[in-house]
Amino acid sequence: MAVLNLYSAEQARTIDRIAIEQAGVPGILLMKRAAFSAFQHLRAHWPQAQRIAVVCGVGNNGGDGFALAQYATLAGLQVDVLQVGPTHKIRGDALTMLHEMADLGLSGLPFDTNTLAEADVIVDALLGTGLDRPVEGAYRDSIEAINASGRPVLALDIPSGLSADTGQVLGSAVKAHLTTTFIVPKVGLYMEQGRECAGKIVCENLGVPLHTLAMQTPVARGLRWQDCVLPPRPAHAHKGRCGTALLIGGDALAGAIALTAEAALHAGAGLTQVVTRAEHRTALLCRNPALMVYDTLSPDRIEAASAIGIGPGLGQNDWGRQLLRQILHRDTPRVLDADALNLLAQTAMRADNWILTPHPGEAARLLGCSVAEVQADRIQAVRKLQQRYGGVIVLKGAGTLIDDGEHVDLCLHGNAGMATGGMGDVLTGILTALIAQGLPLPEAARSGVCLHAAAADLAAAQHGTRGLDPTQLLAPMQHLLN
Ligand SMILES: NC(=O)C1=CN([C@@H]2O[C@H](COP(=O)(O)OP(=O)(O)OC[C@H]3O[C@@H](n4cnc5c(N)ncnc54)[C@H](O)[C@@H]3O)[C@@H](O)[C@H]2O)[C@H](O)CC1
Ligand SMILES: [K+]
Repeated sequence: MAVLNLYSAEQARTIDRIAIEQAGVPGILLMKRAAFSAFQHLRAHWPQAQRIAVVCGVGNNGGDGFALAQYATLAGLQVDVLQVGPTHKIRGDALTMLHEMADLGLSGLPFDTNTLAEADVIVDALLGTGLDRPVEGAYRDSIEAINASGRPVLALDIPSGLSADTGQVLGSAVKAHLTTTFIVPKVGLYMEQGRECAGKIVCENLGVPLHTLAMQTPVARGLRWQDCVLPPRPAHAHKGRCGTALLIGGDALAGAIALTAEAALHAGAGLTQVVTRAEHRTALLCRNPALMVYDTLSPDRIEAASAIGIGPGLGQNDWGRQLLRQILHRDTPRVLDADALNLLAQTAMRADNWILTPHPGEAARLLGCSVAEVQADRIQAVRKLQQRYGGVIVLKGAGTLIDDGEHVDLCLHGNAGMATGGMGDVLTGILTALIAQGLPLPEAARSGVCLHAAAADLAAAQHGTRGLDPTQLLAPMQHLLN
């Protein structure tokens, strides 16, 4: 499975340092290579650009900007360097670049919005992996002016104001059209607000030896649908060979479990059985006659299931509680979602043969913390969930995370249209169906999450993200599966 290794800011700094100290690559050379590669991408992306504004901070990200200003000047562009932060704070390689820039007759001018308005492209060299607190004052004003300018933006390494580790915006962050990140891709670019702030992402290795990278274990692996595994489906398969997906839920309302069941059916389960309240049976059968719908859960029915998905519309009353208790004491692989997770949060249970699929609110209840704490560091949160509950954890959100106890994987597909009710119900059905067809839980989680999000991207391309209906994922999902 070809994956995109993603690293933390600290790991990027360590790799920088090792490359400089042990691999003998001078820091100034890394900075020049960073600037040169970024300038090449600027020319490729905006070939008509004649005038650029380079907004520089006082750290090495600013140093990248000073170096890029030189390449642009030598290439004949008109370059305005706008300096944010006191010049006396500029040190080391960045100071060397500032002096070299002066040799070309270029100097940093005080930040002003008029210069931004006249630029064909703005280069964001304010802050990179050194961001260590929310931006405020001149930094915040500059970021907001860059965003308000409406001009195309190229971000160096990280859009300024974005956390390289969590994808959270610290105060305010640049919204770039293109981000050239250096040496290694940072995980924050691919999750939460990072996906919106970074725009298109290109990574430039700067010639850092691969064995230097190998010394760091990536904090997450970026997953694409095309890298995921599918359950085997022999040509002579019959329904019995494709597993029985048993879905349980629908106390007060049947909509959620109906979506789950239809998704399981379209994701290739051989048989799709539903246990729900008696009053919902007719509605479910009318929705799709291929569904086998029951109002009781017998031990035989559990025994016959290849995989169980429980939670959508389950409710937290005696009916739902009893059904959950019945399946938790069996060893059929299962997916717990929605109210099943809320009920689980009230127990001290832990297991290996389950996939839990919390959204941030359910994760907060499972961890006994606030949603803000979950979202502040989602990788930390998914790890804690996996250590506490075992099995495989799917922490849903922008850049859904999957932790199987070995790796944390990050789904690279998905869009804002998925933040609507019912999308989670569809995912539960997909996961249950993939397990029923024989995928081990970790593979089912990775493939199911990527299939779900890639289908949502196809649906959004066709219908737009606003008002995306979960049932609009079913056809593109089948397309991806065949
Ligand atoms: N040789 C190398 O290390 C290379 C680094 N690259 C570039 O360098 C940056 C990382 O540089 P660093 O100096 O560590 O950090 P920053 O430039 O991001 O700025 C840190 C600077 O800013 C101050 N600061 C932090 N947060 C804030 C804030 N919210 N408001 C104001 N000021 C803030 C902090 O105190 C420091 O003084 C990396 O991203 C690359 O762009 C090269 O690309 C490769 C070689
Ligand atoms: K930046």
